[in-house]
Amino acid sequence: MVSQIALLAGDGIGIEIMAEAEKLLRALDIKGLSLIHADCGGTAYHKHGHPLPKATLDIAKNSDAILFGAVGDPSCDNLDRHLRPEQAVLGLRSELGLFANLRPAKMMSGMEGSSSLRANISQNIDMLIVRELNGDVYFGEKGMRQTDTGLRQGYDIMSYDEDEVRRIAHVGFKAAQGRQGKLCSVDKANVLETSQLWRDVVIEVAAEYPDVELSHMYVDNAAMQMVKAPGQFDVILTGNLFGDILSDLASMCVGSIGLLASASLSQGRLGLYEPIHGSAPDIAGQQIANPLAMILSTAMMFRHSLDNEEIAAKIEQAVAKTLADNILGRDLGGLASTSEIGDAVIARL
Ligand SMILES: NC(=O)C1=CN([C@@H]2O[C@H](COP(=O)(O)OP(=O)(O)OC[C@H]3O[C@@H](n4cnc5c(N)ncnc54)[C@H](O)[C@@H]3O)[C@@H](O)[C@H]2O)C=CC1
Ligand SMILES: CC(C)CC(=O)C(=O)O
Ligand SMILES: [Mg+2]
Repeated sequence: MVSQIALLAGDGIGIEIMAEAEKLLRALDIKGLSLIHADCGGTAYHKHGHPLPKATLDIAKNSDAILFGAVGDPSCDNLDRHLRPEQAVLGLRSELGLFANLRPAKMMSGMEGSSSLRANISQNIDMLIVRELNGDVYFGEKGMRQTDTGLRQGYDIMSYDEDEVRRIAHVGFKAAQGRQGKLCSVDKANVLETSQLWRDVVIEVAAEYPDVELSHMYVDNAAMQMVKAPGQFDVILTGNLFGDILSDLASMCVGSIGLLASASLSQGRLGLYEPIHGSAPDIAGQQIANPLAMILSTAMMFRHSLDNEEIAAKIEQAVAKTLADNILGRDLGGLASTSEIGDAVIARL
């Protein structure tokens, strides 16, 4: 059987880290894997006038999985919102129904010193953030208007319906069943109606998972607890906005944003796999980006879309050995370049 993988490098360091993922896929030399490149983000806007051209969307739809680098280009920051690079990833998430975003954050052995937290606090971190990805303020009605008194006013509507909450809650509870059996639902139900519905529906769904221990936490407290005692978390279930923010926070608890991978899953087999970080314009083009989040996202692709746990584990072990051998990028206090890190992983497969 042939599996088609779409490679969407995007912008900035997306291009450099995707080169390492592609090198790894070619080194693995797996039969029946075909790779196809497509433009997206600012790169696609400059070439084709749109951040997510129809040709790219068609390639994504016709693939078994999508590897995605990152999008974002400061030269596009003043374009109309629908033409900005970020619309590429938002468009793929909504067009492909990628509603479940899994963002694991685990302390790798020997990396405690790289965490922004003291080693005794960071040593036991092993959490999975399950973030809803198709709703919330990101996809609600938004715009700019004028108030009655003539002031400019921006607005973004936050909303979830109960079906949206229910389907992501099931993903969270099932994930907890396969881990330590604990799920913490993070919301802001003390202030937001959207969150009250979220909490009510999560409690309803919990009745189907009596083996999972459910707790609830307000998002402000969750941010504090993640720094104070991150080892308490197993699965964190949360909405699009809170999950976006908390996952960047979680990344520094385990050492670097350059280490955090993600899977964005639909109801079927198709998934999009990307690091949680962006295009990092401040370091783009210098070969100093850490490609490990991209490489670990590739491992997640083998696990979730290609049903190949063996290759997923092989990649993850090679990454762990690379780190254990002290081959570190600048984000982790080392000097290895992007391609040296990619080569080191391949050498340890
Ligand atoms: N999924 C996506 O494509 C995302 C795109 N973005 C976009 O990326 C652009 C830049 O956004 P920022 O807020 O600066 O976030 P960012 O994640 O691109 O960068 C934040 C900081 O982390 C560093 N960093 C990120 N990835 C790294 C890596 N692999 N190795 C070493 N250091 C790394 C950067 O150098 C920067 O100092 C914006 O246009 C933003 O909209 C942001 C997040 C996600
Ligand atoms: C659209 C992206 C820029 C949102 C984001 O930061 C993320 O998904 O991590
Ligand atoms: Mg983000």
